[in-house]
Amino acid sequence: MNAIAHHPREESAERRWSRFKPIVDGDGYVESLRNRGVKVYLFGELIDEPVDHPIIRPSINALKRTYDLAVEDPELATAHSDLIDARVNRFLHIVGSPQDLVMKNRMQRRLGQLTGTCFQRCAGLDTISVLHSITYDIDAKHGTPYHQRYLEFMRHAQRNNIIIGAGMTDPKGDRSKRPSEQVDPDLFLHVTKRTEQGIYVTGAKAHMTGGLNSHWICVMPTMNMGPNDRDYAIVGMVPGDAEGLTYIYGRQSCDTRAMETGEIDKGNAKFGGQETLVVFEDVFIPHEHVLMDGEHEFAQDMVARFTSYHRASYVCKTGLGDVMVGAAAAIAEMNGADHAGHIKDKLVEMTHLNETIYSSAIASSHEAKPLPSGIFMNDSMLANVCKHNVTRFPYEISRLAQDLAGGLMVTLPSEQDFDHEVAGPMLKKYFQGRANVPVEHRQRMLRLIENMTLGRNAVGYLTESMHGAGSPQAQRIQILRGMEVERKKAYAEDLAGIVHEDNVTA
Ligand SMILES: Cc1cc2nc3c(=O)[nH]c(=O)nc-3n(C[C@H](O)[C@H](O)[C@H](O)COP(=O)(O)OP(=O)(O)OC[C@H]3O[C@@H](n4cnc5c(N)ncnc54)[C@H](O)[C@@H]3O)c2cc1C
Repeated sequence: MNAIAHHPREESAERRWSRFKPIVDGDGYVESLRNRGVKVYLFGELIDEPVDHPIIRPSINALKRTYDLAVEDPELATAHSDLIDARVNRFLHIVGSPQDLVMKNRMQRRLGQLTGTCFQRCAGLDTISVLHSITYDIDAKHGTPYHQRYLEFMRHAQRNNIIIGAGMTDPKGDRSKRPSEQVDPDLFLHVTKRTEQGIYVTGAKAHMTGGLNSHWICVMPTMNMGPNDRDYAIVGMVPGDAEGLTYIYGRQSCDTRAMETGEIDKGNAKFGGQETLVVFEDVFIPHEHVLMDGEHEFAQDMVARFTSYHRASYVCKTGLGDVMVGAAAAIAEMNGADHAGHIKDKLVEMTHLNETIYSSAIASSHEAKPLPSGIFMNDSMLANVCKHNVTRFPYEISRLAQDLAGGLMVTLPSEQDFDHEVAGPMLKKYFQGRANVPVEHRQRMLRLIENMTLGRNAVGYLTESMHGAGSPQAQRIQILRGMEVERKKAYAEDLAGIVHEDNVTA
């Protein structure tokens, strides 16, 4: 049984921070997750220590890589923070320039190449950027103290080098109804009680990437809110081990392969993603960690700014795309088909699609503009184009990788059969490709492609690309809003020599 460490529910902000000590590297990060006593269910059981669970550990390894990269390549993965006058992990850096955004994109691509999965830290990074400007704007209108609270939170966050998860998506119940119209009010996270010390919230956050692997969760509205939704217009910071939180771990395709002996059939034995349903039962948030409480008119702007940052963050998928291109080229070589013109052409097509995603993201960052709070936001139209490309191109890249892999990708027998005294020699004889390539290399490459297109990491490469940061229609709505069709009609009419009667002067 899990030894649940009970923190008092009404814990103060100061006491919450006192549980942390600065994390220096990846090993320190893994240690920081131990003995937290979080309540997590997986396969109908309460898990004793998530850090050591074979299904959970690869997702922790992916986040560990973000810490190790900061040590290995500080230019890429750290930045100077004026807030604490020190270098901080780039995932905790508040973007101060277009160049910061460009560097963020480069780091995201690099981490995609290194892990081949979702490394779970981008939504939190984009949340802290949004909160800088939103808290500033709310204070300017209402005279609230949110911005100073935010800056104080960020000082602690940067000094302790922690991970913040983004809890934006509510379960949402009936999609045709607003939060306050749902039959069950808990289908959107909301305030249940307000006291002198803080607020209590109940509800859930769905699909939370790296939820369990985060030290803090930021809860925030998932959509625009009306005057009746005031109790749902909430932003607050909650420690991942707060009293009243329950995590229920999301299954991933082929996840139980992580429980098998052997390594090859896992495809990517080291790294994986993670999504959890996080249930909040009267979870307390002290005022110091409340950054919006009822200012419903800012919810829409907050979501729009978050998606602007976050839709360009899907540039990370180009790192995974690089792995896919590499895997497809490698398997074609192992199969002895790499000389064929159509194979080269398919690799060119995959690369073209991948770089198209990259170009929209990086252009969005270069085109960033300052906000009143003093930080920069990337171009929203180009970010939406980037994410919309991401909802499609990884599927086509995967299709082409599967084309080059051949059918063996889905009919390959198990690693145990390869090790068997009778079946093993048969498999090694009949699955030999190019003569100088060990059969095991072919096996491993096929399993990697399977992993990324059908297995655990297809969550990160495909379905997250579809729905993460909003389903495709959400981008089309933003593109519609920003496409300025009247201005474009005027260009066309001008060249066509069309003069409208009401514009003709006598
Ligand atoms: C792998 C993964 C990781 C994620 N990580 C995070 C995370 O870290 N943090 C977080 O907050 N969220 C996260 N998300 C959630 C993500 O933002 C949502 O999945 C996305 O917003 C879509 O919401 P939904 O899944 O509830 O789908 P739905 O809202 O049910 O959408 C399904 C379909 O219905 C359509 N639809 C929905 N509502 C309407 C409507 N009112 N009218 C017309 N059509 C409608 C949509 O366009 C879509 O086609 C993640 C999602 C995935 C898949």
